[in-house]
Amino acid sequence: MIVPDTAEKIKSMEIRGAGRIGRAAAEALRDHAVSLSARDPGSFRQEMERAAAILLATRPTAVSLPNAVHIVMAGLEGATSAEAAQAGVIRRAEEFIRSSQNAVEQIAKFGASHIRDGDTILTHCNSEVALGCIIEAHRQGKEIEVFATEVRPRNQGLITIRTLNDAGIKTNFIVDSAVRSFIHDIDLVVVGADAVTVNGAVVNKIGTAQVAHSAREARVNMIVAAETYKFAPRTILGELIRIEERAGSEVLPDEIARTLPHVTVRNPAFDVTPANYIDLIVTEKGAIPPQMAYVIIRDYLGWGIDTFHETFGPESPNGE
Ligand SMILES: O=C(COP(=O)(O)O)[C@H](O)[C@H](O)COP(=O)(O)O
Repeated sequence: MIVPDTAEKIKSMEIRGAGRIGRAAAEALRDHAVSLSARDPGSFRQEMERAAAILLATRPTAVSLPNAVHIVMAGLEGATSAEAAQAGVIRRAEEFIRSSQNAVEQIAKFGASHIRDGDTILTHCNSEVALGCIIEAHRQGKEIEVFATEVRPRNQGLITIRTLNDAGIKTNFIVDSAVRSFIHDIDLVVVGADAVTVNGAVVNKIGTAQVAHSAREARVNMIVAAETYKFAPRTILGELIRIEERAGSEVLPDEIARTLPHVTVRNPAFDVTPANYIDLIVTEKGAIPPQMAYVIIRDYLGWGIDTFHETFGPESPNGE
């Protein structure tokens, strides 16, 4: 039951945020592997692939999910027995979870070094790694103040302000549309990412692109905190990141929507900020200009243009 259970929690956003989604998927695959009693590697693989497909179908945008699944499923490669396949998956899952946790800590350190004493920081949505940078800067004794947005329609900003409050950081809570009004009080924007494309564009919570636009107009620097497994290998071949569109009822209650037959509610959950709006992407391997995204995909995720063609064949840019 662990896989359908985790899948449901990801779908309903009980588990949310790209990093947590990736780790939850790895844990679910590991626990599924432990529970399987397949006798041969072929049927073990089939069972694992079924489980992976259920997890992959939950939310389409956070690339941490397919990357985590790909990394864990690579544990099946070369296994000549069901036991070896099981051990491979468990080992890969545990490695992924550990390295993801280490990445969060490492990024906090690198990110904090870009935050100066006295800075006022704006953050949007609830990002574990973006908050990690801010909290680490505060822990180092830097006097900082934060503006956090509400994040309509799911109000992830509430989670953010609770975390900042618990850390004892002076925080201002604003509606999303107040960003431009306050942008001249801001020294630095720090956000997370659901996906980073090969050309350095960042996909993150809806509204991030507007924040970036205001920041650029006001000449305020913007940094993105993102583990390397948020980088999207398939964008090498031109595949676009799918932007999840969620139920209109998250924005407008059904009982009101029913009275407005000519109104359609649109509710995209993410948007795309172009690379030239972003000053730095802070990964666990170091901070890079967004234009260097391909290097992360090639050198740290192991996907070059050639490996793609070898694995999926040249005819399929979607790798399908
Ligand atoms: O956009 C969101 C969450 O969207 P949702 O709430 O719809 O999942 C976060 O900014 C990124 O996932 C990064 O988060 P993290 O740094 O925690 O991975």
